[in-house]
Amino acid sequence: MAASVILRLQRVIRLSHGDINVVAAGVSSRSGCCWVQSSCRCFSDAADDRRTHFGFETVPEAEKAKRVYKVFENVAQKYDIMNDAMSLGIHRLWKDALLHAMHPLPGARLLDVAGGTGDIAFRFMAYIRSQQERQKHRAARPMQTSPWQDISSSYSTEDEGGPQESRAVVCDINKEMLKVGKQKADSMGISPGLLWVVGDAEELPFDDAQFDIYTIAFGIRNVTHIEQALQEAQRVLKPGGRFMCLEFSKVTNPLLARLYDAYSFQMIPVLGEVIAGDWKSYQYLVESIRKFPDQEEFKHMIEDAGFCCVRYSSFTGGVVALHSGFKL
Ligand SMILES: COc1cc(O)cc(C/C=C(\C)CC/C=C(\C)CC/C=C(\C)CC/C=C(\C)CC/C=C(\C)CC/C=C(\C)CC/C=C(\C)CC/C=C(\C)CC/C=C(\C)CCC=C(C)C)c1O
Ligand SMILES: C[S@@+](CC[C@H](N)C(=O)[O-])C[C@H]1O[C@@H](n2cnc3c(N)ncnc32)[C@H](O)[C@@H]1O
Repeated sequence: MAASVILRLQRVIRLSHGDINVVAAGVSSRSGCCWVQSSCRCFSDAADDRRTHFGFETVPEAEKAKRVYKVFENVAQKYDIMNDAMSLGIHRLWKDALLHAMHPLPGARLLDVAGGTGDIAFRFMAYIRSQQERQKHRAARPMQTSPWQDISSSYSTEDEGGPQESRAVVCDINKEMLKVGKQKADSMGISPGLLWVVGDAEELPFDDAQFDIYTIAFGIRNVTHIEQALQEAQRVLKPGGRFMCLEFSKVTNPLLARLYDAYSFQMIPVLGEVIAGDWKSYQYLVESIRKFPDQEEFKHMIEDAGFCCVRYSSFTGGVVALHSGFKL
């Protein structure tokens, strides 16, 4: 709540007074009032000054988003095949594990940010369909139902006007990635229920409290202001909604870490060059992984954004971690 108020305040001030920089803001726990501490530094100057990382390079903040855009514009057509090649298909298991942990029920609304070519949204819709099939099978066995099943089905919305509709919105800053995803969905005949939206994780084009689940898979590492993206996740989730993030993390076993480094730095850019004709984008991939916070640090960032019950599971020795939390 406080975080979302602060974000909105910052946005309003940025829009109406381009020359004020909010350096601190908060909400008083007693009065519920917002406070803002500002400095009169020019915004455009500040943006030029601030620097961040793009892989192992240091670049002005404003440049990072542009360079990330170019990376995914360049790799969009070869993105899916590269993932299978680089991970020997293992990325599919990580994504399946995300859906398994999510266990969405029919009617759930998903926002998949940095959704790219749609892998998470496709799995979400398939999972929902399998749940609906299961429900139908149960309903088709009236003789075998117990009294409590009869009672529960009398409360189900399916009896009141068709099955609850699940929707998945795939939101990504890069229209080339979305284009590939949409073409895939059309060719597989799974487009109904899917919406493709161009949007920035740091400033989502959605109203408050719209979604039951927010996912971001292998996306947050590329965002310039991760804290801002986390606050946007808070804002668009309904109270009780769930945040889930799949991202590269830290391999703790020193021997595995050495093998992992060797594979990452010696093989991934080579595969990038051979398959996608793009060494640099895949060098950025492995470098950006090294710059991303480890499991514990990222957990704290999610908590700082206001999520509760934050936890994580590491996969494949820590190559990847799944973090999740709830909006109260
Ligand atoms: C531009 O930005 C991007 C572009 C993209 O296409 C994708 C992303 C985002 C990423 C995803 C959506 C996920 C899918 C992509 C990946 C997993 C690629 C990233 C790869 C790494 C960070 C490297 C580590 C990958 C894994 C541990 C996954 C499992 C892969 C393997 C087991 C393959 C190993 C290959 C072989 C054994 C074949 C032979 C290889 C050689 C002769 C080279 C030398 C081999 C070694 C040194 C041994 C390999 C050992 C390991 C990989 C260590 C395993 C470590 C542990 C289990 C902890 C994007 O942002
Ligand atoms: C590695 S891909 C992940 C795609 C998909 N989630 C998956 O798991 O295969 C990263 C995606 O993040 C997107 N992205 C990067 N910065 C973004 C931002 N600020 N807002 C939204 N999407 C962003 C890129 O365009 C790209 O499609």
